[in-house]
Amino acid sequence: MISAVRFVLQIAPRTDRFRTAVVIAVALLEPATGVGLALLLGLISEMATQQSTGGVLLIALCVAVFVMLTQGTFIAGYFTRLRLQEEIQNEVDRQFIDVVGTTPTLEVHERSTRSDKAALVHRARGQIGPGFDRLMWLGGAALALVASAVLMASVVPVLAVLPLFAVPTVLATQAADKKRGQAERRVTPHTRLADHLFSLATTAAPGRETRLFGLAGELRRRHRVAWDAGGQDIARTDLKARVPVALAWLLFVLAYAAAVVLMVRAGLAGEASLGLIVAAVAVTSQVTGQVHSLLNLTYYTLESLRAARAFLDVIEDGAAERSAVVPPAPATVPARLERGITVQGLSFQYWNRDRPSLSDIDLELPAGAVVALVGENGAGKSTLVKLLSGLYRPTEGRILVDGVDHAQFAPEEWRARLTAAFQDPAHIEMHLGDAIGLGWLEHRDDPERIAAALRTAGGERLLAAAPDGLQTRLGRVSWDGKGFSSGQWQTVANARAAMREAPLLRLLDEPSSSLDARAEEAMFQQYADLGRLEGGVTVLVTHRFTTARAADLIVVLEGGRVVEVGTHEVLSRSEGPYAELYRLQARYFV
Ligand SMILES: Nc1ncnc2c1ncn2[C@@H]1O[C@H](COP(=O)(O)OP(=O)(O)OP(=O)(O)O)[C@@H](O)[C@H]1O
Repeated sequence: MISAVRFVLQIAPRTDRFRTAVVIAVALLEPATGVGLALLLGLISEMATQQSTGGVLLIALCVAVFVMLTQGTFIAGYFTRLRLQEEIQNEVDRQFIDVVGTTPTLEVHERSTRSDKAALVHRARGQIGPGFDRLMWLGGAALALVASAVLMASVVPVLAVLPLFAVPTVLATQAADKKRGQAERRVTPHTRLADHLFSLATTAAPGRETRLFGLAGELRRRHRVAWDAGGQDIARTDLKARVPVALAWLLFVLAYAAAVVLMVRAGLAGEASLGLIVAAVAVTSQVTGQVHSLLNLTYYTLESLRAARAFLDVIEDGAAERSAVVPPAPATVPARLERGITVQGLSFQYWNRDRPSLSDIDLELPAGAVVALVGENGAGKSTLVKLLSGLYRPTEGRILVDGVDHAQFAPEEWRARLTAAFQDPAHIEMHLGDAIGLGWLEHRDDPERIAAALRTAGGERLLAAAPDGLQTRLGRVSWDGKGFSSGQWQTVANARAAMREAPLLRLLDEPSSSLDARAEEAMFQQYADLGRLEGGVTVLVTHRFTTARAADLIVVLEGGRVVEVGTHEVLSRSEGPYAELYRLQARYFV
């Protein structure tokens, strides 16, 4: 937690010094109002007993000014506080984008020990923004309680210890919250499932199927089961943890009652001036309120600190991954592929699986070659594509680029020299030109390059139908842009993948699954010609053997292993799985 407190304290002044100063001033002043008023009340009583009308009027004026000042500061500071919270929240969001968006591999999304933390931050990150404000108000509330105790102690010295009786309540609340935090982490798999079900039921993409199959009720039921499974654990933990909180409160209430009795006794015995006794009694009446807000603020501050802790965990995991993946002295990525890419003894096992998804893969992918990866669903094609791009770290084996292990490259350098298109591409809701140009950031504003990329992807008709050409707004989720079919989104993604000139590796993982066979073949031909011309390796994953047939090399995967490698001519005559599957498809399509 100490690191979370440090983070919260540091991020505010780094984000906005001026507003931070205002928030500190307001947070310390406002809780002091009660004590200040009690003191002024005491002074008025003193003046009244001395029958000083002028004195009473002067103090009354001071009360008015004091109230105006403290309330004015509070009201004026209110929007400053909100603004600072928003600024911090935005800063945290940007840092989160930096961290999650730049981790070299996909583990932050897919490895549950990490994705659970990231999911927690997703859900709770709104708590980090107000963290600084809450911490300052907690400090202000603690100071107000101490000031009250000092005032009471000036009448009955032993009352100086009254705030100490609030300590167990704070500690018990803290312990209860810690247990709640642990329970929340424990039930993350349930909450993650509940979140998924919620998205399924309420977001656009699954909307068709959820309606057609009438799934709302079923999703709601499952959502409830998932929430209850987690919620019951949290409720049980809460119940147990709140018993010490109740006992601590009981102790405080008893001490408080004793304090009131002692104060009244001191007053009756004439042991202090009337003014002091009035001030002390006035402040005594505020003490329970002060302890209450101390506890409330402790609760909310801890919530912020827990979210900050989860955020720091994600950052630390990202840094640990970086230091494990990024070599201290990276090798230079070749400007041009001379020999090709060699896969040696490559195996990969997903973190939550008990068997490898790829085993002992050995492959030679020569420079300039077009390689088709084929195989049944789940054979391991996409996994191999992700390993080639460096999105996963091999469990065993290595991938050599002209003889250099690609783990020796800085991940960004390697990525900068490859390009990829996937079956389920990101729907980047921007202007058409931007959504394509992002495929090569350095040339994102080059309309000729973008137009050429669109041509390679067979997107001429798409461009002609776009009402504002490359300036057409795409998508309907983030703005009221043009709605696209999945085939059109795929064409945009394929054009994005055609932006980069002479990549060393072109990865096309079923980028044409929404296109018809003829369009797929035409598109594939374009990429293949480019690949052969520019000299990189082109890897195409496809289920259409008519497309695969035109590749220079066909790799057949089965159960995570390579079972056949060769040209169409050789494999189609070999009576192996390729020939069998090819004949099966040819019967219908050729
Ligand atoms: N993120 C993941 N976590 C755990 N297992 C996974 C993950 N992704 C894939 N797998 C498993 O790894 C194996 C290979 O999957 P992969 O997606 O590579 O197959 P594929 O050949 O591309 O299949 P398809 O033709 O259906 O796209 C499958 O058994 C799959 O269940």
